[in-house]
Amino acid sequence: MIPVLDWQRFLSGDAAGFVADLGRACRGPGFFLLTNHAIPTALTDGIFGAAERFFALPEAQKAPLDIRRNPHNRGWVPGGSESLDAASGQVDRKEAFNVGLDLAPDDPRILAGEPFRGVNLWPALDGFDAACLAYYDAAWRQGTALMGAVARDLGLSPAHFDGAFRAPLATLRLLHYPPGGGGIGAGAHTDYGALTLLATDGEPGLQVLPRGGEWTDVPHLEGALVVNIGDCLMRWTNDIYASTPHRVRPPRRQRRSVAFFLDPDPDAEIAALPGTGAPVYPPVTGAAYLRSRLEATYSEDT
Ligand SMILES: O=C(O)CCC(=O)C(=O)O
Ligand SMILES: [Fe+2]
Repeated sequence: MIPVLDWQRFLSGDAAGFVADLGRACRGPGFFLLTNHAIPTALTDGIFGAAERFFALPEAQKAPLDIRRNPHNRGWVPGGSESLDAASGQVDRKEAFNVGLDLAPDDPRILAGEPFRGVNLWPALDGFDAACLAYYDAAWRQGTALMGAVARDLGLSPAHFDGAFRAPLATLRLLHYPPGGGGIGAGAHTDYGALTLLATDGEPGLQVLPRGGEWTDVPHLEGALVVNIGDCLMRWTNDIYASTPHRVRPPRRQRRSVAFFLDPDPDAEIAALPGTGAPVYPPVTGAAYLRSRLEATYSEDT
């Protein structure tokens, strides 16, 4: 029920076949597994190694990085501090760490006070920042390449989205789910961005709720990415693509995952794409859209 798509098929000769399968996946379950993708195994190993070291740090070393004191959506998300499904009354048991587009402290966009533009926060761990940024760049490249395939599926020029992901509000999020216990690892939610690229360690827990269906486990395929459509791309496609609710059950053993949320540039215009019919939503910028979604997520406890 979750289709498997082979990225090499897109690159080597059968792009049209890949795009047709991609279009079906994006309109149907809104989730697919991507095999033979372009994120090198060494970078994936590196990011999981970095996550291992970060989550093992004593709380006193993580506390100064608390995301609740950061206006740019970066830093440490302590376990029990977020509730992706606030209506359920349950807080998420996951712990996380967010990295954004890496900018120098004197970057004009930071100096101008542009929304979400800020420096990344780093723990005192050798090589941690390099592992995060190398993975970030590779995931960004894979994500924008997928947007080229999305453009083809929608009958647009393959370069249609190129101008919308030049300096994106994309977030890399390391995730740690402690074993056992009750409650929820991550409450039911949809993602906010265009695409999410997720690497997991094989420990089960992630489930999706397809339209008119039941909660279903997402299978693990070694080396494959779990890719899903976010709300921003659903809106951009005038609801042709599906942004599907998902959640993470508390795992039996410790579970780690690495999510890359590809949100567009702050000034990208999210307006019904050509050929998608009468607009369901008014146009909005990438920054305004992300702000509205993050405010809704965090308003419950602030
Ligand atoms: O950890 C996972 O498997 C999924 C996490 C997720 O859905 C999210 O952080 O948005
Ligand atoms: Fe998610």
